[in-house]
Amino acid sequence: MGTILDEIITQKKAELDSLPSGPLKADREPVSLAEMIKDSNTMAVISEVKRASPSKGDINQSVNPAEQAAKYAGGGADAISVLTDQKFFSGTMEDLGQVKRTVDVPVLNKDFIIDTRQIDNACRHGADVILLIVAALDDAALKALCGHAESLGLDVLVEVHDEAEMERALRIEPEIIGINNRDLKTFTVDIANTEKLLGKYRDSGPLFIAESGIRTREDALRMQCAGARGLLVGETLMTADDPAGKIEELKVEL
Ligand SMILES: O=P(O)(O)OC[C@@H](O)[C@@H](O)c1c[nH]c2ccccc12
Repeated sequence: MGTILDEIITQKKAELDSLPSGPLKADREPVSLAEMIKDSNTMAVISEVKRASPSKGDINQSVNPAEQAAKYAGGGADAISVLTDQKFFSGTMEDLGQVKRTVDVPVLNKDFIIDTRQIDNACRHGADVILLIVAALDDAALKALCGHAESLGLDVLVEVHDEAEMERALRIEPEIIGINNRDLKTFTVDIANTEKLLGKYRDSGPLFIAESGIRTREDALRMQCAGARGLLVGETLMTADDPAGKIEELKVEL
């Protein structure tokens, strides 16, 4: 039986040939997420625009990405993540472009990247940071895609879920590693996953971001105690009555 990740990757492969090509905006200067995290004396809250997901179905289909991003920035979001996968998450690359035109903080293109053409397209739409999911890539592809993004001046968030993936990620010496608390195979979410992995790896070099399942200040404090320097928060902010207030609640001091 194929997993949802296999299904998404198959779809991504089918879309590759129809990706637009054209010049990369050579004059633009991407904003660095790593620098932002290093300079901050609070947990960095990377706030996500996500309309729907395979695990939750519809989350907030009617959202206006630019308005939502402006609310996030107003609450002190350190970066905005925009889910651009269309088929499974109801996002678009235009969402990313709109958000980039609205905020000054780094913008992360959250998608399932398996090819350099997707990175070029992210760059064209104004991404400052891309996501590379270790579970979706072999070692050679992970290294090559990371190098390609860096050659364009983009930061890379390398996502892992377990120890084997952490070992593979550390071999390419990334600046930022995201630990996903959601198992992409079973959709189980448990923030103890970050605590478990950072129990072993917190001093291994990279800046660590705890991803998924963060709801309360207590969760944020747990992640901070574990050694995370930031949080990636989607659903909690997409369904909050006051997203800016929620971000303030989650931005605990380091
Ligand atoms: O909505 P949550 O539980 O706060 O999760 C946000 C983010 O971590 C999640 O959207 C995510 C983490 N890694 C991903 C990879 C692909 C798509 C989505 C994701």
